[in-house]
Amino acid sequence: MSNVNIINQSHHPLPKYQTSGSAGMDLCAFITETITLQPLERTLIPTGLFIELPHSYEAQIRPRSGMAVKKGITVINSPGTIDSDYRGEIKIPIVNLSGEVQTIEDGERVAQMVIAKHETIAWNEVAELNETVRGAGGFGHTGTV
Ligand SMILES: O=c1ccn([C@H]2C[C@H](O)[C@@H](COP(=O)(O)OP(=O)(O)OP(=O)(O)O)O2)c(=O)[nH]1
Repeated sequence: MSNVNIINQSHHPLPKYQTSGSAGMDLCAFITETITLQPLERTLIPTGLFIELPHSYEAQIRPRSGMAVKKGITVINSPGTIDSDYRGEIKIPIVNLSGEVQTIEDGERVAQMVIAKHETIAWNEVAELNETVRGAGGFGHTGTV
C-alpha cells in the first residue's frame, strides 16, 4: 500500500484506505447546482480533489459502468490522465451518449480513479526497427473478428 497526499475541498468524505480488492476509487461530483446534459452534450465536472502523486505514477480517470448503463454517461477522454506534477483540481470531462436528457447531482459518483505506475522512457532514435512475424500488419489484417 502506498501513501498519497490528497486535499479534499469538497464536503464528500474520502475513504481512509482504498477498499480492498477494488482497483478504482469513486469520484463524486462537487457542484452547487444540478447539472443537466442534453443528448451528446459534454461538460467538465469538478471534484474538489487535489493530489500529489509520486514520480512514475499517474491517476487514470475512468467511467463507471453503472453511469454508462443507467445514464449513457461516459468519460469523454477516457482514460483521463492525471500527471504526477499536476497540482490543480481533478476534473472529469463527461458526455451524455444517451438519447435522453440526463442530470448529475452533487455527490453523485461520476467516475473512478485508478492509480497506476508507469515507466519513464529514454527515446532512442534509430533508422530501423527489429523484424517480427507481424511486421506492419494490424487493424484486422489476420481476417479474424
Ligand atoms: O480527465 C482529466 C484529464 C486531465 N486532467 C488534468 C490533470 C492532467 O495532468 C492535466 C493535463 O491533462 P492532459 O495531458 O490530458 O491534457 P492536455 O490536453 O494535453 O493539456 P496540457 O497541455 O495542459 O497538458 O489535466 C484532469 O483533471 N482530468
